[in-house]
Amino acid sequence: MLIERTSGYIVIDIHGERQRFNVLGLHEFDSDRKRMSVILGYIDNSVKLFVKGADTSMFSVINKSLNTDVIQATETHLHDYSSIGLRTLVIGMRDLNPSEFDQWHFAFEAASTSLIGRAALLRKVAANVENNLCILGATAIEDKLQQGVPESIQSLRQAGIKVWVLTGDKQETAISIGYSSRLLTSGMTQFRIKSNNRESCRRHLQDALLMSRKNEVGNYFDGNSVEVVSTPMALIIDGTSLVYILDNELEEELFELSQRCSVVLCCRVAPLQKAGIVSLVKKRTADMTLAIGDGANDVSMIQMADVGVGISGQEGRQAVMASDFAMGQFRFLVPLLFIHGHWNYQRLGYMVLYNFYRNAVFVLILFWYVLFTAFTVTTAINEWSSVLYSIVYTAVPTIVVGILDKDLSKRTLLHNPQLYGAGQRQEAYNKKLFWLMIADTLWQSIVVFFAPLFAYWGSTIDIASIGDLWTLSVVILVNLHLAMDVIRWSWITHASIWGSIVATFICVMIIDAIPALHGYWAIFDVAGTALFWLCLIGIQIAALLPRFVVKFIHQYYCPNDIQISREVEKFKNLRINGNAEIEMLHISNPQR
Ligand SMILES: Nc1ncnc2c1ncn2[C@@H]1O[C@H](COP(=O)(O)OP(=O)(O)OP(=O)(O)O)[C@@H](O)[C@H]1O
Ligand SMILES: [Mg+2]
Repeated sequence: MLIERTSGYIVIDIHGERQRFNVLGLHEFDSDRKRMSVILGYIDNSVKLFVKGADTSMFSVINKSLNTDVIQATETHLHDYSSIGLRTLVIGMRDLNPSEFDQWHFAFEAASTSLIGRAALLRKVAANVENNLCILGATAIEDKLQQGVPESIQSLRQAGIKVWVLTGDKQETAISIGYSSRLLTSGMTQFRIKSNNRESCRRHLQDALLMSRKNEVGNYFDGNSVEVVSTPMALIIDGTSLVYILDNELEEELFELSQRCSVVLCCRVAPLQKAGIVSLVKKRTADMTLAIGDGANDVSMIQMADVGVGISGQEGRQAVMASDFAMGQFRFLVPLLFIHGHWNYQRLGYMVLYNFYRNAVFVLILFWYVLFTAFTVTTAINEWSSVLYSIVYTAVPTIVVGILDKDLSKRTLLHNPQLYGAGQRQEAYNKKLFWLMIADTLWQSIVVFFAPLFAYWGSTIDIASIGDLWTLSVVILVNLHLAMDVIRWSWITHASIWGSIVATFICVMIIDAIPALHGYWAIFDVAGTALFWLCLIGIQIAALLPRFVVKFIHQYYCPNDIQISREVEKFKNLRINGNAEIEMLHISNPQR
């Protein structure tokens, strides 16, 4: 029983008898060596080195000729423990005679006071002394999964996200944890690649690839469609094999195999290998990668991925400091992606389109006017209104809707992970939407410009009056356009949209009430006529009609998942127990 531990000594209670040991040296753990050691001085002046670490790393420094029966027993224990998901450590020790100790002490002092390359020197000192060990045995502890991990992984996979697990742990432990986290299921075909030489590694990989191809070719013909029936596959590979594969230009095969598998589990991987695997995926696909981890050994992977998430927990703060998003538990990844990620994507996609439209429609009106003024760039719209258009007349609703609009409620989004597929299919922003928006912008600007032009054709209206009509029409139009697309109205949205229109009227009146400016009193004169108001209303109807019709037809005849869920939400058909299943589209990326 540990009684006291300071940097200088350790006091231990051994069967009621207290003993004190001096700590003479400590070699910290690092994920490449996968072990750590401590050098203890006994009361009788003898010195012993104790080492603990991962089984693979320990068996390479253990003297196999000593205690062969203990080694064998330990190996079976290790297998048993790790098969039930326990984390194992192997412990070994060795006596250091005075000359060995002096040698070590000298090297250790020199290394730990060195100014350049201290870590590498210390590692070398550790490697020199940690050898020829006598095995003591193994320990096993339960490494509990955090709350909600299996459910989160299941949701992620339902959302079409490929989940890869990269762990420093032993293969058996990793597989057992894979089962308990519902990553692996009993119906899966598993390919295990674990070998310690190049040739067998290559053979294993190629066999697995052949098998996986065969598995996928299980096509059959049912009535009118050919369906691919294949059992889900899982690839389980260990760090050593990974090194051989990546060294041997078998990257291509590995990538193909991993693409076919729905789950990839890499065990005993070193921190840099984790980053290497992320970069492999990044390099070969257009997919976005997200890395989530909690320890210092996940830092390089978190930095390599497109999105890095750090879990702050017992393993220190390195992962959190290297990450883009930090969270307390793994399960918070689900709301981060499915709620905030979804909302953000929808808003951002819409706002990009809307802002193109908002500016283009105004500039196009100015442009049409140029065609009627012999290409002199005079403008009918008052200079003040041109300036205020972007910063007062239409700015606030853009910001408010861009921040506050929510297409679906949190509950619906969490309940149907498939809704996340909208982003993977690029539904909110794509080429088709862009060109549709451009066509719509053209139409709207033509209506705004030409309707008053023809309405007042042959009359004696002046530039300033018709300019005011254009200004007011376009501002009302872009705000109504936005209002048509707002999904969740709040008082802030109402205030900003309708307030902007009112503010525009007030601004135009103020500008026209300043005698020094060109077009003095224009709005007050023109607004007294019925034609003015008729134009203003007619423009809105004509300009928004095509958009309204297309939107209606699309939502009525070929609605997407989001629109269907919104309808379900609106009519409250969604039971809390989730009886109302919505049939969702398959998640696939149209770009590939
Ligand atoms: N403090 C330690 N002392 C000795 N050995 C350790 C220590 N920490 C970890 N190990 C051994 O080194 C191995 C690799 O550790 P590493 O931190 O790279 O990954 P991990 O913690 O096992 O897994 P994960 O990548 O899931 O965090 C562990 O599986 C364990 O056997
Ligand atoms: Mg760890």
